[in-house]
Amino acid sequence: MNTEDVLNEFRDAGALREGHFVLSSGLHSPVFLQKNLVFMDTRRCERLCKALADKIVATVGPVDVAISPAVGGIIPGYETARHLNVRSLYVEREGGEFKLRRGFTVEPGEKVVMVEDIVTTGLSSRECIAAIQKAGGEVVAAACIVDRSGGRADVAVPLIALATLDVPAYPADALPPELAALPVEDPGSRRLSK
Ligand SMILES: O=P(O)(O)OC[C@H]1O[C@H](OP(=O)(O)OP(=O)(O)O)[C@H](O)[C@@H]1O
Ligand SMILES: O=C(O)c1cc(=O)[nH]c(=O)[nH]1
Ligand SMILES: [Mg+2]
Repeated sequence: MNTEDVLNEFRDAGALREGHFVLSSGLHSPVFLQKNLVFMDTRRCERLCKALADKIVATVGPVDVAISPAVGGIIPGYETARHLNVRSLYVEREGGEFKLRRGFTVEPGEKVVMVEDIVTTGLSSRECIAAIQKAGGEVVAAACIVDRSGGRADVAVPLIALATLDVPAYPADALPPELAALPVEDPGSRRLSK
């Protein structure tokens, strides 16, 4: 499955949104990939995650466990783990910091693939990887359905992306006027209060 095939899945799901969005990183963008509309279709999710699992194995060989950052990473993480035939765990924010909770554990030296939905700056991926390493896992690769950084996001381990896009994103104080004129949406979970 190549980038165009992945984009078509997002288009068919109505998940390729245009407007004015504030992203998890605080950057603003005229495009938002509403991945939940993709993952809600179990067959679509299966097609994408099977392709990602195949690409992970082809790139780094077998792994022991897949771990994702909540909330967006949970469904693709689970489905990718199913095709890898490994455990599916997730980290979630406790006091703002990603942690393994709910009885999830990683054995020392276990090979972990960190599975994300979307990578923009790689910040959430780096935070998730740090939490896994703190718990004792060896992160052999990161994987995502879409890397929208044009391949520039650095997560300090190999990043295996099913699709790579180069989507503009701007700091809040450097918005193009046509973007600044639109009302802003904040669709992610990072700034949700408990
Ligand atoms: O590469 P980054 O700049 O970190 O951006 C990508 C992250 O943003 C979204 O998560 P978000 O924090 O919006 O919450 P969600 O997982 O609940 O959608 C997405 O799920 C990625 O985790
Ligand atoms: O950077 C983000 O927060 C982000 C971008 C995007 O296109 N989709 C998403 O779910 N999050
Ligand atoms: Mg997320």
